[in-house]
Amino acid sequence: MGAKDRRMASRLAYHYFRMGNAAGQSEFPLQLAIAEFLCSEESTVAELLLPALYPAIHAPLDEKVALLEKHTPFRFLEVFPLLDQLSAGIDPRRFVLGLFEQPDLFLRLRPRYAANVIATLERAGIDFRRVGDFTVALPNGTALARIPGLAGNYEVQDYSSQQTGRFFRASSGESWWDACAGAGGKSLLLLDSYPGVQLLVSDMRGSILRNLDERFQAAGIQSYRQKIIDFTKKDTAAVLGREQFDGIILDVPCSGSGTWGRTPEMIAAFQAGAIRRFGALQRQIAGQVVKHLKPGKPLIYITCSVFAEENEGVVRYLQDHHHLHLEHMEVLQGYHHRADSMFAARLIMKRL
Ligand SMILES: C[S@@+](CC[C@H](N)C(=O)[O-])C[C@H]1O[C@@H](n2cnc3c(N)ncnc32)[C@H](O)[C@@H]1O
Repeated sequence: MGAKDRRMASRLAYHYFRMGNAAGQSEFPLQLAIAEFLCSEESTVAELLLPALYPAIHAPLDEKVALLEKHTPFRFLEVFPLLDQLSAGIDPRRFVLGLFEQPDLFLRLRPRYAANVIATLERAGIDFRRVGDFTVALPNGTALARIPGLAGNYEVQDYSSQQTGRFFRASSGESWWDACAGAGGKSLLLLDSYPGVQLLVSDMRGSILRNLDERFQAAGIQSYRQKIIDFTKKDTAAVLGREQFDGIILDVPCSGSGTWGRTPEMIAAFQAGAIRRFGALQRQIAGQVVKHLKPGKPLIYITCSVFAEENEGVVRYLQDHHHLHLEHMEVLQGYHHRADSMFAARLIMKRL
């Protein structure tokens, strides 16, 4: 295929998956036409197979959904499985409508370079939207690497992920642990806001920690400690002894259901039993980590899931079994910002 064909095939596949389980009983070409009508503003497939509806392809999503429900086998409530398992703060209708659009690409600008990034994007004629002092949104596929003068001035980080930084509230000189650090997105957010923090990063995967090292190097961060820890294999005391931290970030492995707007193939493929398995893993990891939290200090629990069992369920477990009290928890509703949806909670270790 040529580049244009590949783009078309990719677009059809993405739109098809965005429909999740809805219209699963129809013939495949009709499913594609429904998906195209729903997710785009121009489509030869929809024009051919849904000629009566096609004039409404520019209508708001709510109207397109109503038309499809009236005239085709498409059923809105069948798009997303497990609507009954959503966290309390998720608006089910807005959330499902959000799945029909690809979220934007978000940048977090390093505070001291923000003005340079904005000026460079403007000079390069890039179409972008400012979402906050240090956040910009761009259409997906914007080729940032080709623009000179930007490297090291920003991080690619989803809007909701950036919002989790509001929960940190660290102080200079404190010692913090990012216990599921991955490639370091939350660690970089922490250190950009609180450069005086002493940081330990850990993850079960050495390979992802090498990515973290590269990102830290590009950001000019040299002073941090790193360990490989798998919370299902070892008691953390074997690696950390009795070390206690002033703050712990715990961005746990999860279903990723808040990010399915970017990976819509997951909508129909996801198995309900996985929620229970993730919940059990999250409780196990959290139970190990909090042994290293000083009394009066915060655990920042984060997921990119929209399921209650992975969110409020784990918070309740920590309150009931591990002497933590809940200061604040919030579902970060990405669908208001063309972003992912996430969950964050700030829990404080009780003083004995
Ligand atoms: C949501 S990702 C972390 C993303 C990262 N905090 C960021 O902002 O870029 C979860 C991480 O948990 C790690 N993980 C999964 N199971 C684990 C386990 N049993 N012990 C330790 N880390 C684990 C994964 O390797 C993954 O990097």
